[in-house]
Amino acid sequence: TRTSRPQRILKAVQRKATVGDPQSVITAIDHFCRHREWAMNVGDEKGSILDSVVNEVSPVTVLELGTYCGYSTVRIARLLPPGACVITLEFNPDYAAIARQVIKWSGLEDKVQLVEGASGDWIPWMKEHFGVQAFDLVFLDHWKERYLPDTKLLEECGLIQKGTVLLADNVICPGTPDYLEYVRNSPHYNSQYYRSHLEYTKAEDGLEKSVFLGY
Ligand SMILES: O=C(NC/C=C/[C@H]1O[C@@H](n2cnc(C(F)(F)F)c2)[C@H](O)[C@@H]1O)c1cc([N+](=O)[O-])cc(O)c1O
Ligand SMILES: [Mg+2]
Repeated sequence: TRTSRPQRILKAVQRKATVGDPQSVITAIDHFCRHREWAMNVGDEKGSILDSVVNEVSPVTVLELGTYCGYSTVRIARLLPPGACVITLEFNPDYAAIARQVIKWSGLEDKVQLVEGASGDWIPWMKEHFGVQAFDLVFLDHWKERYLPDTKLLEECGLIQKGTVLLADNVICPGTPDYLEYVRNSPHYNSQYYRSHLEYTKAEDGLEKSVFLGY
């Protein structure tokens, strides 16, 4: 049977990127998705905004919801100092297997903990299992209807504390209306919208950055 899109993305990385060079992995995926086959990576334009937020927060522990092929995992991990790490959650085992190889090709496996499973199953165990006190940065890029329930679950589990930054992809396209309404109207968050474009297209999309202010 035909290869999957993630498998074709991995092939593009193995053909065009240099082992141990995260930027070449990012460039290879962006080139493939812009010129060969669109895929739901955060992309280069929104990716630059992601980079600037990571650099501003200088996080020690990052949670990424939605690994897919590992493109944003590599973007985040390449900016982390020694001792910092990103825990990335992926539900689909086939996507996870591809992402592991992309992350390995970039040479960043020591900064990444890829966890397979559902957010509802894993978030309650994060403290105990990974020794996480609270996340400094959470990048939401998984199923759009899960952004709000998972944010509330992270709050309930004490994984979001004063100063934690939530950065959400696709708040316009495909859109996350209930999440947006929540973080923009809650007195516990200070939110701002970074206007951009849907990856590899001219359609509008953007990232919403929300800083938790404490209770
Ligand atoms: O649907 C989109 N993204 C959904 C992304 C979903 C990805 O998140 C994983 N996941 C599910 N639960 C978890 C966790 F973490 F909870 F366990 C992780 C899924 O298996 C999938 O790999 C999307 C769509 C468009 N678009 O233009 O249609 C553009 C985009 O940038 C997008 O992100
Ligand atoms: Mg996305």
